[in-house]
Amino acid sequence: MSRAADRLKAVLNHLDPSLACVRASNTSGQTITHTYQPHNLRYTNDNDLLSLDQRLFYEKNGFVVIKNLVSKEDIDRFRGAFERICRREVSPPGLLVMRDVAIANSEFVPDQKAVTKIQDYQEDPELFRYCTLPEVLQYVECFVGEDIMAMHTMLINKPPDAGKKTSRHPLHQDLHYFPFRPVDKIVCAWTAMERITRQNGCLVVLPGTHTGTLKEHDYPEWEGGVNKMYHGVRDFDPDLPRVHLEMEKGDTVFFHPLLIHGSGMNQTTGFRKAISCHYASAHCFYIDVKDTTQENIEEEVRQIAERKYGMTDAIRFQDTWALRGRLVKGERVSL
Ligand SMILES: CCCCCCCCCCCCCCCCC(=O)SCCNC(=O)CCNC(=O)[C@H](O)C(C)(C)COP(=O)(O)OP(=O)(O)OC[C@H]1O[C@@H](n2cnc3c(N)ncnc32)[C@H](O)[C@@H]1OP(=O)(O)O
Ligand SMILES: Nc1ncnc2c1ncn2[C@@H]1O[C@H](COP(=O)(O)OP(=O)(O)OP(=O)(O)O)[C@@H](O)[C@H]1O
Ligand SMILES: O=C(O)CCC(=O)C(=O)O
Ligand SMILES: [Fe+2]
Ligand SMILES: [Mg+2]
Repeated sequence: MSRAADRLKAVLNHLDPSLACVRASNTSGQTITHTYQPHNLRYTNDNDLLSLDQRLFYEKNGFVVIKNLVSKEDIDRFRGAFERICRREVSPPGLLVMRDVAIANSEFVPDQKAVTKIQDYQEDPELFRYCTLPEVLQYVECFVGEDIMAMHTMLINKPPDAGKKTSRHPLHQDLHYFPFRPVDKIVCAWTAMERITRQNGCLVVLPGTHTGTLKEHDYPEWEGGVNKMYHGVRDFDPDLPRVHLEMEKGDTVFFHPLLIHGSGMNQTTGFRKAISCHYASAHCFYIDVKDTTQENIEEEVRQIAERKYGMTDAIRFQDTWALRGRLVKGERVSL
């Protein structure tokens, strides 16, 4: 293919796939539509990294697992950075530390035993290195294109369940939390920091659900309580097949923001660790979620921002994202 065609394709790949086509007229004046995606692949870009089988798998299922992607050495460094945060030796600006709801009001223990998840680690240079690892970014580029923003960062330290099943994460779609689009230009990278099994609460996915729409989310009615902001999909077909993603240290799953997923309870005595980043194309744009199913999460984020940062109505939901987002490759365009 010519370089011009390559460039055109690169540009088209940044657009909403429904727009990623060109219209031209044939000799009899009829309009024909031709997409530049080989085999009409909608969710992945053409490059030399993903095999056709891997692309087809993602197109069909909404996720793909890459074995042994992040080195053990890097993961050990991330673990060290997490432990320093838990011991309060460092406290990166903007970091949110969440304790499990079952132990939130118990005595303070200054180590990882109290911490279920840290969020917004973008100002911690060591942890943020995860989001910039070339081996991760080269895959991210297959989904979102060349201009890449790290929009949301987390390290999840799923605690041994305290007996109330609060260590579960209900089934949800991450898009519920995101006021930006297009949806197909967002992807999550989630790396196992140790061996993760059904026993310690691996990710559970409902393959193929990424082809659906964003569903209504709310707190599930769980007897033992639910963690703050752990909304679940209100209605989903309970007969849809579930796949438990058991992974080894360093294995990384990339998944679509509409893929319904969650994680089961941790039935071991260890803290199950994973590090993740949600990436989006820098060409994405913010949307107003008023009068959509996302209004409930917008309101919760507003309350947290107010409590934590003294923010007022002048700060919009999308501003809280623009402040936290970081460019990791290419050019910052509209996010
Ligand atoms: C710049 C704005 C930033 C705003 C943050 C935006 C968050 C956006 C989320 C995007 C996620 C997108 C990706 C999809 C991922 C899906 C998810 O993972 S959703 C879950 C992510 N959400 C969170 O992590 C929630 C954020 N956490 C918090 O806001 C706080 O940790 C907290 C839960 C409010 C606790 O605050 P903290 O100051 O640490 O705690 P206390 O002062 O001790 O308690 C205050 C109050 O809250 C109760 N509480 C504590 N822990 C929990 C808990 N885990 N679940 C429920 N409730 C909790 C505690 O009992 C206190 O209540 P009280 O009535 O005042 O006594
Ligand atoms: N009653 C429920 N409502 C909504 N989501 C649930 C409910 N029970 C479990 N889940 C969620 O469904 C997902 C899969 O649960 P499932 O029970 O299949 O797996 P698990 O708990 O990891 O494994 P196992 O059942 O072998 O312990 C998890 O994300 C879990 O949080
Ligand atoms: O249990 C996990 O690590 C998954 C958490 C998750 O899906 C999320 O935070 O969006
Ligand atoms: Fe999620
Ligand atoms: Mg279960």
